[in-house]
Amino acid sequence: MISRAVSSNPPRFTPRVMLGAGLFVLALVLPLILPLFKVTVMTNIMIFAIVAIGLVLLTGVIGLTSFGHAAFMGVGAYATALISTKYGLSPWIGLPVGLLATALVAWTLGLVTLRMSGHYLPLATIAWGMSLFYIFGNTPALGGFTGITDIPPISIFGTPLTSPRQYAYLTLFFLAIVMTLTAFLLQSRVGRAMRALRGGPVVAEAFGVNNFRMKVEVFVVSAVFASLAGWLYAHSQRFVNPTPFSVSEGINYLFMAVVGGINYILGGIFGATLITQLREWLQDWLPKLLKAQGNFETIVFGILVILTLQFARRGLWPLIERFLPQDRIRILPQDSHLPERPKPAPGTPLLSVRNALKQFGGLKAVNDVSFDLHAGEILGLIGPNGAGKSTMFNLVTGVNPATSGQITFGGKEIGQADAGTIHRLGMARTFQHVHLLPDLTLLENTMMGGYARAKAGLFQSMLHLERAEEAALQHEALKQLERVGLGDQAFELAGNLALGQQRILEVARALVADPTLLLLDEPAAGLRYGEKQELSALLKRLRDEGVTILIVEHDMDLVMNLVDRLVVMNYGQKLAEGTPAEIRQNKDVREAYLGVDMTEDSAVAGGAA
Ligand SMILES: Nc1ncnc2c1ncn2[C@@H]1O[C@H](COP(=O)(O)OP(=O)(O)OP(=O)(O)O)[C@@H](O)[C@H]1O
Repeated sequence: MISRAVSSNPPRFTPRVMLGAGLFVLALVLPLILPLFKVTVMTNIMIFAIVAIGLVLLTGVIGLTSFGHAAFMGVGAYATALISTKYGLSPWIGLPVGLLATALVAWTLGLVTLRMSGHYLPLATIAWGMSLFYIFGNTPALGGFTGITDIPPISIFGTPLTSPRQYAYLTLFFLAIVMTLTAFLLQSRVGRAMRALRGGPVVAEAFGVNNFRMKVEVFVVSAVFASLAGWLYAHSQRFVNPTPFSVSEGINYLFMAVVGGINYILGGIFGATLITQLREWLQDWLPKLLKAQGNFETIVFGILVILTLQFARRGLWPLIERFLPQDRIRILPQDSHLPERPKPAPGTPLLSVRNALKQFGGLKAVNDVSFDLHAGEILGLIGPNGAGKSTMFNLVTGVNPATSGQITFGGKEIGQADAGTIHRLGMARTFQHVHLLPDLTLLENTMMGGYARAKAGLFQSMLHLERAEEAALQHEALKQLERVGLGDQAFELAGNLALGQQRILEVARALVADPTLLLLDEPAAGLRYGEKQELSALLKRLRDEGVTILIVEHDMDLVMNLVDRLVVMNYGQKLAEGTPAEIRQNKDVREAYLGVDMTEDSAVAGGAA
């Protein structure tokens, strides 16, 4: 992954930084020493790598597949070709015009297609790729399928870059910019949210991420990268026609990113190098070997992709990456603090559920349920399997809207509000099935909880202008990790933790949101006895610190020893409500929990499960 581990105050010149610097110096030297033909190949590789890095962001990081990015490259290429030939303007005017035109096209297409999920989006990308290809080919002003010729070279300070060696440096300059912007983005609050998005829409939204908006923004950025590549391509070739911007070329860029390593910036570059170089060799050697003419390299590419997906699912770069020394996280000096939420006084009504109903077709999963929760208390929601607890949890957290009834939180009606809005009002949650980013450190995972407390957007993040906020997030996350007892593992990867610690990490992540209400969805599910003890100790500590909690849990022992009050559900309805002592004595509850030990010193793991 693009992720890092592992030290709080690493030296500035880490082995990885030195390696990066070495590669950069090599890239600076190569255009001087390679033969001209090879320099042109190198330039092409760098241009293709810019497109592939855009796909790393779009496909690798947020999980949206696009076959149509060559078409965005075409928009950039045709825009500058038109402006510099027809209107005689400088390519430096063609660049912003092309980028802007592409952003506009991508934004419009994104608004229409990015709500689609599953296979609809990839199909839509093929459709727009084909449409743009035929628009290029059938527009007389763009020269039809013959294209536009005599595109002028790019000039810098009046010097036209006509030599391939000069052009290689210009391309390297832009590739370095794209790499830097992408790396900054991925290390930011927005980058973490992008990765959370890949884990499913529920998780990102639970922390206040506007999933759709984020998808559109990343889509536009990746399209703009492709457009920049198109600008470089047009002025390097000095002519454009529709062929390099077809869907099959779009698939080729996806090949590069997938084979190289779809989650890695360097994977994009590696893939672009490998595929381009391989194509050169295969085009030379295959006709000689097979003693026939044809596009045999396409068949070899097909086989290569299948083999890569079979044996190196994450692409080839991770196989190399394994041997590289890990990057390290730098803890930034803290100048400011995140804004804090005013907390309601203990006993203030916080959450009120009135006659909540949730119907799935004919099934009333939650049927006319009412209860209240006050600031400072811990309320347990229990019930046998299928009682409707998760559905109730989903109504309160905004995962599902209520069919009818009223749910108010902090005096605001939230029965129809989305999860992000409810989170911003002060609710933070954990998940029944742990949702962490295993390739990121505990620190980075915990920082995700503060997404809604910070403001920096995509562009600020790409330019690294969010450092003050990022520092405040880091320090808040470290504080909450200490609070839950994971402080000394802050720089470990979350994927290395046992389940019990992962659940505790989710609690820390939720606490970073500075919630007025913490919701725990079956936090003890799947934990071993010792892990449950640890979790129970933590929750008791939080209770003593005055944290307001709503907990859905099966484990009777944990619940009975933790909560102030209980709401018991059965068959979608509220069966009983009261203190643990009252609930233990309740005849209806005892019947519903037939066979479960509800005595005070019970240590039932899995309770009614
Ligand atoms: N999206 C859905 N569509 C249709 N039926 C659903 C849906 N979600 C839940 N149900 C049904 O609603 C009822 C209550 O389910 P729910 O998951 O809320 O119960 P639960 O008390 O959380 O159970 P468990 O303890 O097993 O998690 C069940 O009969 C379930 O099958």
